[in-house]
Amino acid sequence: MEIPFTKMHGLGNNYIYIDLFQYTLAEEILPLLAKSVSDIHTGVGADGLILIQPSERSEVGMRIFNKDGSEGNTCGNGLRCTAKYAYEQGYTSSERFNIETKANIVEAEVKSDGQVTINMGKPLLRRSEIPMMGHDDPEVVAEPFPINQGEWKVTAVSMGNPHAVFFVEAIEDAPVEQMGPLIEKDQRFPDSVNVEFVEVISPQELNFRVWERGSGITQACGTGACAAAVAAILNDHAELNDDITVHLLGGDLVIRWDVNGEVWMTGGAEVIAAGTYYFHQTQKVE
Ligand SMILES: N[C@H](CCC[C@H](N)C(=O)O)C(=O)O
Repeated sequence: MEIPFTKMHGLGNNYIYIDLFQYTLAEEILPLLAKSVSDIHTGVGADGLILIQPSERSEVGMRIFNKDGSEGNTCGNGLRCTAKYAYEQGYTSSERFNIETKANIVEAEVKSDGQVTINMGKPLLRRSEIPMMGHDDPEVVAEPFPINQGEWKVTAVSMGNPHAVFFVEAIEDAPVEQMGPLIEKDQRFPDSVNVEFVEVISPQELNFRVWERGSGITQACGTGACAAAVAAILNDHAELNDDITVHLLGGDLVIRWDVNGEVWMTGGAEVIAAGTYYFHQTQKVE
């Protein structure tokens, strides 16, 4: 199969985008296609696959598949790239429009300076909405999380996808590679989980690292940065309705959890390349 694609990134979190306004893909090949095209050795190389597609409920739809072929519900960096691409392709009537994901419908604004703002909607904070096992408080804020003999405290936030946020003294000491995969697959998270480590610099500034569900360490995670800002406010490290700059490996995002309870994310979105992917369904994938 010869599949036209565009490779884009948001703060280094890069995906292979396929435009289903122009092309058709069979549903059953998507997980294997995601693994295949993401492979750095035998594919194009990316953190996963994103489909930009028509939607009945908004002007544009987006689906995201992680590097391991698992389908995510939403993707913050992916939403900014999808918004910019759809606007530039003329799929939308103005620079402000809605994007439907598996999780929800969000509002996008492509700004004249090239930045993109997404209203990510309200975070889900009830244990059952994360989802996370346990019978304690209905929400998970600084809850003891024993793992690997360490005494950790977790704050769990869903942005339509699950996040486990841990605060650390110094981001350079965050055990991302050691703890990330353990927590990702911990049985307390029945749908698995994205894992974030956050150092509070000030109420307006966070340092951030992530182990993503289905993709491992990435340069950035937009929904994760939103979850980190929400967790910082829930733990009294930051304020509602304040711009919080989150420093990720790939750059900065500005997050605001406003007085209406909605989370706004602003950041970049860049095209890296465009081309044709020669997909062989029997391709060896690591
Ligand atoms: N790994 C995530 C999807 C990608 C999210 C991330 N890349 C972002 O920018 O939000 C999940 O399975 O929920």
